[in-house]
Amino acid sequence: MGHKQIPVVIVAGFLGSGKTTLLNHLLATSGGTRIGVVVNDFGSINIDALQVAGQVDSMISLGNGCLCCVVDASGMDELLARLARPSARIDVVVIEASGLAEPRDLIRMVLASENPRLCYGGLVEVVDGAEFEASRRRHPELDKHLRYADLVVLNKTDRVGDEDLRLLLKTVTGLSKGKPVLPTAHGRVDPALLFEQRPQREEVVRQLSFDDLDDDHSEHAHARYESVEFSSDQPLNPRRLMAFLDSRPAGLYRMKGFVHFGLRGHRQKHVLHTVGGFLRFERSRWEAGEAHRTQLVMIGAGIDAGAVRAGLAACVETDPASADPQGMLVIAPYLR
Ligand SMILES: Nc1nc2c(ncn2[C@@H]2O[C@H](COP(=O)(O)OP(=O)(O)OP(=O)(O)O)[C@@H](O)[C@H]2O)c(=O)[nH]1
Repeated sequence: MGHKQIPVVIVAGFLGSGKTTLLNHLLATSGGTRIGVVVNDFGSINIDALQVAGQVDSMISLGNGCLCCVVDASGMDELLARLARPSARIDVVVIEASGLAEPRDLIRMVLASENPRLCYGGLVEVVDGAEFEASRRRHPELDKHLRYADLVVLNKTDRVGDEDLRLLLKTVTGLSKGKPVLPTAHGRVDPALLFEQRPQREEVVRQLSFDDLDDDHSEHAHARYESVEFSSDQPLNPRRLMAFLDSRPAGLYRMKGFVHFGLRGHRQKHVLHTVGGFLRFERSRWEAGEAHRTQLVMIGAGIDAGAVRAGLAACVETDPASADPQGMLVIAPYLR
């Protein structure tokens, strides 16, 4: 029997650009292809892993820091070896990096793998079409990330006007030095593009050698970011939560997680996402046996963690029995 290597595809992109959405799309549309995933989240509650679980053939979840710093090359090799063990019959491994990871370091770790069953499958860089220009002003290093990409997914095109999209495509194509740029919405990318279009190993090594491959983690975006977690078994009051969200500090770029309102008619799990100024709730279902509780991760630069936690603690419903279901009306405009 021939020896078939398992490609390891890295999906990177700044906070909230749509990596988990893309991964879920791949998992839902990959047909018979068995996908093993490594899901890395910056916060200590791995919301991404919770959103991917249940759909995937094999998953390793790593929270509390960026993969580029929490594991070294041998740690990465161990993770990949666990996913690539023959009994798992995995066809492809997808690493979803945290939104603050340095893709170059991840590429280097995968290339350093000595596992003969694996090969590097390329870097897919997800770009948030709506936030990219603002994000790259704050993080000029995002421009460089595009250079390492083998495929750029220009996501959230539904939030960008035609003229802006045209300009954005020009900028992104220029920065990625001619790599394919795929405009899309909700990460709807044909899986065949990711699993078949993989570069030669030598080609990537050559690209990387142009750059100074130092190990200085202080230059990574996450060196300036911190995450704050909040959880509560008590329901949250929707009006107070909306007031908190309306006045969230500017440095708090990303919030994600699940909210438990527990009000009559609104007992579902509410998935919350904020990305920059974007705010969205989605109704979902609690799994059988899953505790109905709020779990949120906030990621930002220069935020006052104590004040953020206190602000959320003040949203906890003090009298759930007499809480007013009409309070959910303030959530409705943001509900998908
Ligand atoms: N309008 C719109 N929203 C999108 C699109 N893609 C993703 N989203 C939403 O953007 C938010 C963030 O998406 P995620 O897929 O969680 O982003 P992520 O890159 O995994 O986030 P981090 O892991 O925190 O960096 C969610 O509310 C998604 O539903 C899109 O193409 N259009």
